[in-house]
Amino acid sequence: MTASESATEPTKPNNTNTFITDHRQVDRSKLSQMYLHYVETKDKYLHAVLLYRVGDFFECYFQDAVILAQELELVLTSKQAGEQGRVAMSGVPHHSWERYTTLLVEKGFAVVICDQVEDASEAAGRLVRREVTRILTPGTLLEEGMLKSSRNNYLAAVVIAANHWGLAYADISTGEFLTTQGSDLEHLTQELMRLQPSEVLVPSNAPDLGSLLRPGETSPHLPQCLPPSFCYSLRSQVPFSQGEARPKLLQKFKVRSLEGLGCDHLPLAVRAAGGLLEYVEDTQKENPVCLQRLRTYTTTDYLIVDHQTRRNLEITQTVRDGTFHGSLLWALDRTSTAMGSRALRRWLLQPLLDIKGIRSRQDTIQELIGNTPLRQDLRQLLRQIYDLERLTGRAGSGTANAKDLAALADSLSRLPELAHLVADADSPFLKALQKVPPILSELAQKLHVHLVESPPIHIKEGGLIRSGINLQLDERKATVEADQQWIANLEVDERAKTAIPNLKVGFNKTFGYYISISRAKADQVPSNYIRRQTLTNEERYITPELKEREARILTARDDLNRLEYEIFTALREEVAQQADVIRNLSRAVAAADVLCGLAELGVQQGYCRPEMLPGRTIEIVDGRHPVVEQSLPAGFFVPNSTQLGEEETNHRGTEYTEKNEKKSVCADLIILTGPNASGKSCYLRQVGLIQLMAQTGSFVPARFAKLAVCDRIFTRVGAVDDLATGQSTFMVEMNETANILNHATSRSLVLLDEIGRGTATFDGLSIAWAVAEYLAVDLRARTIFATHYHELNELAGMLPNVANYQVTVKELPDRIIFLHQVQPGGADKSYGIEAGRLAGLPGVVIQRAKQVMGQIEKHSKIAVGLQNLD
Ligand SMILES: Nc1ncnc2c1ncn2[C@@H]1O[C@H](COP(=O)(O)OP(=O)(O)OP(=O)(O)O)[C@@H](O)[C@H]1O
Repeated sequence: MTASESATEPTKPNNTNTFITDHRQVDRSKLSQMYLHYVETKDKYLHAVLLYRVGDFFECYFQDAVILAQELELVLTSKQAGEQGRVAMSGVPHHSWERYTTLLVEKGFAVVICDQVEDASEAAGRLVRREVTRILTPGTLLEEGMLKSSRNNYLAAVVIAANHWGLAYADISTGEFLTTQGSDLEHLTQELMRLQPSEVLVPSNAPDLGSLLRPGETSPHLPQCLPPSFCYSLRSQVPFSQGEARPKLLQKFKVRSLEGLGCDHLPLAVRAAGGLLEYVEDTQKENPVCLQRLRTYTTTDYLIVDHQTRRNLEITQTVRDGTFHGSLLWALDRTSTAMGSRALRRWLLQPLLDIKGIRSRQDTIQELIGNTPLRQDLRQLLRQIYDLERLTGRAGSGTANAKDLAALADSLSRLPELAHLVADADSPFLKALQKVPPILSELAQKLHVHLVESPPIHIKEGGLIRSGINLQLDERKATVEADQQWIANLEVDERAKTAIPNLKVGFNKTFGYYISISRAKADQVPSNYIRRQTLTNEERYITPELKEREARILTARDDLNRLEYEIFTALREEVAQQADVIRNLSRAVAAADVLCGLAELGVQQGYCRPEMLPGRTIEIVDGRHPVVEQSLPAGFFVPNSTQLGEEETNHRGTEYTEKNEKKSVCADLIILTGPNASGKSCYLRQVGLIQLMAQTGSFVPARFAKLAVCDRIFTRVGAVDDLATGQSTFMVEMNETANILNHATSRSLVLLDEIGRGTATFDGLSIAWAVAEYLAVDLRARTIFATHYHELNELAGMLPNVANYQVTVKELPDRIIFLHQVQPGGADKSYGIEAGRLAGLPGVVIQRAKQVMGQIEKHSKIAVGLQNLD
């Protein structure tokens, strides 16, 4: 930094008329050297906020200064930029850049860090060398303070060609990197909704490439199937082309063909992954990108839970206020590590179809439930393991500090203990922990031997490495210590020599070491003292010998710090080289943690192991809602059973016409009636959640459960107006219903909570009837249909695979008591008027309502036959 660079005189704040706020308007020939470099850098990053290091600050100029000041509520001031005059300026202290950058990124800005890459002293009067060292965007964060420990931070890339699509995603903080391809754009939308990426890359031929569209911002260059709730980066098409993407992946993963990565035959998946990789490399600049080997997956390998269902079943957040508290994840998470917590979230959002996979998770839970000491010891030990995935990520990308490596070493040294603990275990996920590659123990040992007990955060200021590690380092330390001791003794010696009792030796950044004497004693100062500074009460001196020592100390300390830094970065590099080994084991630790947490939960809450089967059976005895149960005092939740879906044998054709066969056939469709607030919605969701938990591998809240694996779970629950897309309540409801009827199969589970209430009663009832009939007869999807249309109970008399259930209440003369018990049979009343009375509707209105109801009941007798079967 030169003297002119640091001239920061605040002018009238917020008066943007007095200074320039657009870097494109300046006459560049009139700019001083540093500002010229700034605007040239800014030209390359028009769509990001450029933070430019000047001494102890990161400064922003022109339009970025205005953004910084506005968004972070900082003072907008100005600075002289050569002959050009004053330009807008705002800045933040360099040591707090992470905090301010986090806020900007959270608000949807990309931030470019242009740092000083040499010391001001090295520049010796010329302009300090500065380079862009990092580009931070919502999807490319690594810093601990910018990430949420319990969830992944995904960067996604999509490539769309007609109706086909490729999707790649990565969490660069954990190294996870996956790609897939599909042929229905609806599935792409669903995958993005599952992943909730922080940023999505879209190749485009838009003129403003590089721009970051913040959530809700639209662009004609954004394909319509992409949900508006994400941040999108419009990128050049080039890195997403087959010609660029394929070699990029081959080179990155050092393979000759993409066959080993599983995506050789998936050109769109390859293009998305290649484009994503290029972006990550571009944004990380000098930091190497530490991604795991690319994995290819297929969306059809997992239970399909669309966004609507995920929302309705409140898997990761509640519908009412979007909070984590009250969600399924909240109720199930008993993990001990951040890695486990993230893995549980991923598992719940992507349940399995493969029975073998489900059973091996169940086996592990079962073993841990059966062995309490093992479970407790495991949980205890897991709590001592830090976020190995992210620590390794930071080591790999060269951003880890010494504290990170110390935490990593501590965690690595727990792994052999973990292996010892599970040495006799039989279940697959515990066996995976039994072998720790010796290289990891050696690495932990090395880190412990090299790093001091509790190292500082800064890695360039020494104090990181223990003595006895490096001869050169020890020699320099000894020199510095001897000289420091000499200075420490100086005070005592000089006091004795001069007989000035209050003589002190001090240090400041400007003058270095000095001898301070009160002014009253100035006449007693020896002749070899050279005066340097006069203050009100004291005089400050130096001596040639003191300066000589000081020069030696400073040089030796610089050397010392540099040497320590070199040893540290070599250690970090060693960790980076083992990144894959560490991460493989971290994944196993995370999975074991999830299962150990689920075992603990199973014990606490009395869950059972569901028997998982092929076919269509859903049999739950005394099932409970996993979240509501935990929100009520123990024993208050009323368990309810469910029996749905029969094997596919002998169930077509004649049964429908032979009325006496009805009783022997297990229902595919349950019509569920009951008064308001009796527990219909709760029951419906309980069945969906139990099925989803079972396919995640978890035990379930029930006394007994036998569950066939579902291909999809659909829900349709009381809609609200979708103002964003201008759809009415009824249209949202119809769209959702249409989606279900068009996609459900006999292996799906469909949960309908009211249909047809958003329109005229008879229209609504007619639609509800037709939908129920279609589900039971044409699709034979296992369905629970909660409704206040009691007329639908008549379907059970016509179709053998339809059954009526009701949630019961006890009627007392003056009130009703909710029993929350689901029993066979249809409810004959809704008690809606009773609910109105309880809510305080005026007595006359209640009276009149009863009269009107009596009239309607007398006149509207419904008589419907079955479509093809009457
Ligand atoms: N099995 C149960 N045991 C104990 N409490 C329950 C049970 N089921 C539901 N509840 C309680 O009853 C409340 C109302 O339940 P729910 O919302 O499911 O009623 P509903 O029948 O769907 O009402 P509406 O028809 O008005 O939508 C829930 O908030 C819950 O606290």
